Amino acid sequence: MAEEQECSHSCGSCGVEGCGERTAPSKYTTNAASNVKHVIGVVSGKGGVGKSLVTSLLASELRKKGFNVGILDADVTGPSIPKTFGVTDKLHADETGIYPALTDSGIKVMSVNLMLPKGDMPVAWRGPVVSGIIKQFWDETNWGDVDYMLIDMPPGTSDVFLTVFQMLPVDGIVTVSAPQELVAMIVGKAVNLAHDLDVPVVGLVENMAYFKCDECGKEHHIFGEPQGAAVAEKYGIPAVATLPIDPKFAALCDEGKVEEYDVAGALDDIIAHVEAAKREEAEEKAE
Ligand SMILES: Nc1ncnc2c1ncn2[C@@H]1O[C@H](COP(=O)(O)OP(=O)(O)OP(=O)(O)O)[C@@H](O)[C@H]1O
Repeated sequence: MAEEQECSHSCGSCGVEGCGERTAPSKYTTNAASNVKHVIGVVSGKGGVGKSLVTSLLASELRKKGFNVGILDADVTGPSIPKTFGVTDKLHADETGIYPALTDSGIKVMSVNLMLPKGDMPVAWRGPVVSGIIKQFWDETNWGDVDYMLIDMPPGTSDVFLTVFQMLPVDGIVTVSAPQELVAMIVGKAVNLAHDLDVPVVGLVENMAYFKCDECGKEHHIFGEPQGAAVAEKYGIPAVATLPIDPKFAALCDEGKVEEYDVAGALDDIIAHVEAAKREEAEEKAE
């Protein structure tokens, strides 16, 4: 047991002889009221690059296409999803499980912030407690039918990252970066860890890639030249998207109206890859 707890299950970087022959812990399962078809983790190596914004925008775009969408806010100590969607209702439960909150367009949301008496209450919990919360969000929630479950990960590659990727059936990753070299390097760490954990990276979103001037219409690269395409090529990521620095993002997130933002097709390529992966998975299961 002790050995099992100490193991990172990141076999590519472990180096302990014979370790990989040990049995990995079995994944958490959802309850009888839930049918979750495809799970995407949204990750960033570094905080504040717009991971929660990208989770919210991807969820909104998938919902606009008519899918049932859920968001599991695994950023337990820094949850921001309820605020970006303006969801304030407290959670309730019955014998079938805890019901997720619903956004205006019907996206299902589970987040620690929906359980706290006040939104500004700090959450300073140790890793095992946080992992327990994520388990509860997964297997004690009445998710109903969900075509796409997006998991908003905490930044970095902490033990929560390992819990999610080892214990939940994550089908793919969308990674978020901003155009600084350091961030690109940190994205590389997250991507390599994902490869070690055998989860494909389906897309890279380069956020804050440029600012379009209202007056001259020119695109300015405030944080340096975009590197998304180069980073994606280096790590074999099939789809890349760029999002501008847009004060409207911050304003709509603050107002809880992120669903109203029109990404003007910027995420279409990534969404097409996510949909294709889900189709392939369904075909494999049917065989
Ligand atoms: N492209 C953008 N243009 C303008 N503001 C943005 C953009 N992307 C993110 N922001 C703003 O930056 C702040 C941080 O974004 P967000 O919470 O999505 O980052 P994060 O990576 O999830 O952060 P954390 O690591 O704390 O979870 C938010 O206020 C958001 O509205």
